[in-house]
Amino acid sequence: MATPANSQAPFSAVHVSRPLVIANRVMAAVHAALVAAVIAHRALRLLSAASAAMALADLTLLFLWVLSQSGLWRPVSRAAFPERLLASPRRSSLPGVDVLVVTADPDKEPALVVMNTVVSAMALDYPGGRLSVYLSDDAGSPLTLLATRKAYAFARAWVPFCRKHSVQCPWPDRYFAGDNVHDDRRGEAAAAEERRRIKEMYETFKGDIEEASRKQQRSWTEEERRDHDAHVEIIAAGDHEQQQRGEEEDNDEEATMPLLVYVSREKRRASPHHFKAGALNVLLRVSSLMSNAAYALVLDCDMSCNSRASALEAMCIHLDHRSPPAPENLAFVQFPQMFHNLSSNDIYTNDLRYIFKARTLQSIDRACH
Ligand SMILES: O=c1ccn([C@@H]2O[C@H](COP(=O)(O)OP(=O)(O)O[C@H]3O[C@H](CO)[C@@H](O)[C@H](O)[C@H]3O)[C@@H](O)[C@H]2O)c(=O)[nH]1
Ligand SMILES: [Mn+2]
Repeated sequence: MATPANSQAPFSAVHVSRPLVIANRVMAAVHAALVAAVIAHRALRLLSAASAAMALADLTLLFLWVLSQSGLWRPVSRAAFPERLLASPRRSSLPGVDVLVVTADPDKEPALVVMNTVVSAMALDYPGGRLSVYLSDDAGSPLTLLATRKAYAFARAWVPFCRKHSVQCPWPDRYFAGDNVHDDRRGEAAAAEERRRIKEMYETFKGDIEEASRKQQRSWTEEERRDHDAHVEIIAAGDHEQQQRGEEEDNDEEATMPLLVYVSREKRRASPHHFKAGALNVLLRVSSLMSNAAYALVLDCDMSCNSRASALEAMCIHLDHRSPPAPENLAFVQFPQMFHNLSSNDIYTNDLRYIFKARTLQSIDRACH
């Protein structure tokens, strides 16, 4: 039962650190004064070509420095409180979420990677009846369809396991690699036994997909990839309908599996298909006829969810009754991507050490799921 105190409490909070604001702005002022001195020095010597080149270089650095101040001028930290949302009356009217996953090429995008993304989205901490996952396969590959069916079978064990043990990282490959300290529950004997069993299922699932990939390489042609009919399949459709009925009867959200739909749009050599945008258009059309959720989460095929809390945390911000986000307070943010499969010898700092380790971008840390 929601207590009055709980239903009053905001679902999210924004904190501005005053000392950090002052320190950053003093630093910015000192830096700006020094840069102004350098620019003035260059301006006085602009007569020689060499100094003009140096002035241009300094102006470029100045521009980059000004851009870098955007995250430092008013550093904020955000917190979301899903437990408050779940304890409030809004729990019963959570909006639906449609996860749209796009894949295009089973050679460059291995089926196992794509299925990890699909399964991780299905295991998000969100009521199963209000979460749907749609996979667009632009290649129309039988391998991806087969892998999707197998992914659903694995998810039938994986999703309840994540719910029961409050797993934080729902991305199976990463979870079983054991590099997520929050999910290290090896101390609990019963959980460890179950974990071992699910890991075995994952290994079987992985083996099946790898074997199917090897066979597929012999039978699948480039022509079929570019020219094929449409195919839409609700994976385990009967299963889902049965669950929906059960849900209406006992409202047992915990036991409900998310909907999983495979979509391969029609492709013809002569017609432009508009790549990812075209695929998303078709997914929006198909999903609007099925779950028609108010929110859509778009994932490239290799963008697995690494936090089960992300969907509910996002809802905390969207549904906050104290500060409902007015359209002018919402923004589209292109957040730097975080990679998990880089070589430790990478010399190009593709793991973006400067952004994620040296200077933590506090103001948009919530975007980093
Ligand atoms: O005809 C196509 C081509 C691509 N895709 C999918 O679109 C996604 C992105 O394409 P990709 O070639 O992987 O682009 P990247 O350069 O790796 O990704 C970056 O650049 C993309 C194109 O701007 C953005 O969509 C991504 O969000 C961004 O991560 C992938 O899942 C593809 O499978 C399709 O579904 N159909
Ligand atoms: Mn990509």
